[in-house]
Amino acid sequence: NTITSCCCFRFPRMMAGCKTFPIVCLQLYLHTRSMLRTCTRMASAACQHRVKSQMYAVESACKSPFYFTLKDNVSPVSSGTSNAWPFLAQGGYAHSLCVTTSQRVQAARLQKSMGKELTAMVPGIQVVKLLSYIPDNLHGSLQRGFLILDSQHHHDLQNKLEGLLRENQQDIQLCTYTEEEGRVWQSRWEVNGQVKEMDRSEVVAVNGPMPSPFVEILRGSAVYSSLQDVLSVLRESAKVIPEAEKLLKCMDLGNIPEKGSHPVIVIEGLDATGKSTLTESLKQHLKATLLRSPPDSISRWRKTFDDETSLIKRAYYALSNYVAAVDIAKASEVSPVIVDRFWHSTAAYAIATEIGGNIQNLPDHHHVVYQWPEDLLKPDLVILLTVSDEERIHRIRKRGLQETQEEKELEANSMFRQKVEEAYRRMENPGCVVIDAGASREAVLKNTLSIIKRHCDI
Ligand SMILES: Nc1ncnc2c1ncn2[C@@H]1O[C@H](COP(=O)(O)OP(=O)(O)OP(=O)(O)O)[C@@H](O)[C@H]1O
Ligand SMILES: Nc1ccn([C@H]2C[C@H](O)[C@@H](COP(=O)(O)O)O2)c(=O)n1
Repeated sequence: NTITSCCCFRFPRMMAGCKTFPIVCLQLYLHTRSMLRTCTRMASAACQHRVKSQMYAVESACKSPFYFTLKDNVSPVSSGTSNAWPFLAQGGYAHSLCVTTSQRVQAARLQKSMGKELTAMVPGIQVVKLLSYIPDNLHGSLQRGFLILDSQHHHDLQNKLEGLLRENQQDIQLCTYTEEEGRVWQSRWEVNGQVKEMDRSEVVAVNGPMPSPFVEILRGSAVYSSLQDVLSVLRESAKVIPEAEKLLKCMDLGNIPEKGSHPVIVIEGLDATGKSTLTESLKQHLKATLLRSPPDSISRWRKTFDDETSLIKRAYYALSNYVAAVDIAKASEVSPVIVDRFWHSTAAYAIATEIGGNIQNLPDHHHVVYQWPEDLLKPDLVILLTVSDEERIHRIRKRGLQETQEEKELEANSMFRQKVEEAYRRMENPGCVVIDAGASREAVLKNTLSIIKRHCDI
């Protein structure tokens, strides 16, 4: 407050007529913002220490997550709690369903199939992602699941959820939330012959931590930081997915491939930004080898992994970069190499898919998920192609997709696309050189060639 009021009242008076006033103000504003962020983090950390037991984080479509805990867990002195429960505002019920099994591949697959089943269970309900965890031991205690919002209180929903609990009683936990005179109660159900209410606790909304648990769990569940992490997930998956076994056999687990003397240039961007067009032209102009990730040798299993849960799907794409790196290393001994998508695609799409809501929920700049894995061949230059949404729509239409279906897709995914592009821009070491690819093919090529000449020995 002191800093803000200083900025608002004292500075204008002191600096009136001074030419550097806007710059001073901007610096002060940025400094204030960073201090406020630090304060919020400290306050959140303090809040976390007060809540020692089960916490729940609910993903929100546009804002940061909503957090709640059992009232008994919150010390009487703690501030930041509230009975306000946005989901039960118009009456109705809410339910939470969490996967309790600790085996990560099995848990991830069960969560995916439950998500599908819940969404189709009763028309009109809303299903949002939920995490249940103990703040002091996030990774050890994490359970993923859903909050099911039933504002119209459908009679058959509770029965269907109980059916789901009966079928998966060892692997899931079901709770129901109701509001009575301004207080919200959680009932926990268990199968004991019949489905019975085991206990009932009051729940309260609390402040959440910064960064959110959705950000904290990205690494290891969707963004991988080493080949070993990827292999470990694929080996576990091989027990239930035969293609994972075949994929593992394609990976040469020898030494990390070393880049040759010629430059390696990666072209990245959202779909229809012109990557294929540009990479083909660069291939001709630079007499380069053109490669892509996933490479042809493993692309036949792509569909299988695309249909899998994030943990497994992203492991496939992460591995595809390590497989492509072997070809890139060899090719760069004889010519420049152009790569159509590589690690930045894998990380940016994974982050944007896993983080709900808007861009503000993305991990902060310099977060570990934006760093290049140490054991993956590093390109000399990464170029990110960007075009406006209108131009992208135009190009996709011209490419021949169904207009209405495509338009719907595009509208629904506007936030997602913004998040992918912002995640690309935050990648580090190497970061992306951004090119406006809205210009003509010739202009984009010319611009790219001049950037390549500036960055690479060509
Ligand atoms: N600079 C440009 N100006 C106008 N049209 C372009 C330009 N570059 C590419 N296009 C056209 O836009 C469409 C998409 O281009 P392209 O297939 O190269 O994109 P992409 O990024 O490789 O897409 P995807 O990732 O979906 O494979 C194609 O029809 C292509 O001919
Ligand atoms: N190295 C790569 C390449 C692709 N992906 C993922 C990211 C998107 O989900 C999808 C886009 O591919 P396209 O439709 O352009 O063929 O594939 C990745 O994660 N890593």
